[in-house]
Amino acid sequence: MTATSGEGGGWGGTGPNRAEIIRSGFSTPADSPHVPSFPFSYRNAEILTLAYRTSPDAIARLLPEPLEPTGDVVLIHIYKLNDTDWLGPYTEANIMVGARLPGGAEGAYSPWLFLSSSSGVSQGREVHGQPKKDAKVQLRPKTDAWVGRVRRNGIDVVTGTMAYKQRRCGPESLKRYMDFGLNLNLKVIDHIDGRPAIRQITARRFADLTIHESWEGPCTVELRPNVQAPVYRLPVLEMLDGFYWRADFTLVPGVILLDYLATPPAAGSSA
Ligand SMILES: CC(=O)CC(=O)O
Repeated sequence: MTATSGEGGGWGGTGPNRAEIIRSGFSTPADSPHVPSFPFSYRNAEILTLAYRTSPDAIARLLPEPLEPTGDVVLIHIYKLNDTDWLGPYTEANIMVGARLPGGAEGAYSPWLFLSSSSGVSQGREVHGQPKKDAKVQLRPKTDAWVGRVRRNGIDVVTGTMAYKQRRCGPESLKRYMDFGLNLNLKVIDHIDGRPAIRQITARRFADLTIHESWEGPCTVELRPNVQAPVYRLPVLEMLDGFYWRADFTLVPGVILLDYLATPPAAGSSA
């Protein structure tokens, strides 16, 4: 191929050669890759972050060994991503709970993410290892309130509200309930013959984060059961604050914190 994936696809007379195939960032279809390679940037992203308290047992039931919970708060980020390299405009929701590796990194673990972009779903699953599924996600001002929705299988699994721009806050307020900057995920990919290929805890951080505005206020969160989007498994015990913020950021390579297939099980582990 004369051009490589990541440069817009090639239309030359040959298929991809071995060197191109094993290069970092290669994706398929080779002449029109579905998944962007790093880095790719988001401009003018609008985010409604909803915080609520849940039961510690509910969090413990979702965390993969050996992650430990760091609190009882859930964050639901509902993103309206207005201008994204490669992916175009799309919407996304990331549900997070605080977690740490014993003696190691502390961040926010995502049991579910929902997106309107098939490239975004593929990139998240193939590269970050995020448990992404397709869904209809909306963030809109409705007169004097922000309304965020996650809809799957025709069911509004999350509905969140916050008053429209009543109280400004500084960017540090976004971390009031959890420092969610380091996103932890369980990456799971099998070989075609059924052997486990990848079993890892991964971590990533946004780069070049610029926050243009941030607002806070009480929020509401309503969850509806759906087996295909079971956010209801983190029940709302107390609604806390919401935040509306607008930012630019870039997705860059992350790190592998734990490789289950390369590391012998710790004493007391189930394996
Ligand atoms: C915009 C994103 O990249 C959202 C996320 O993965 O948290």
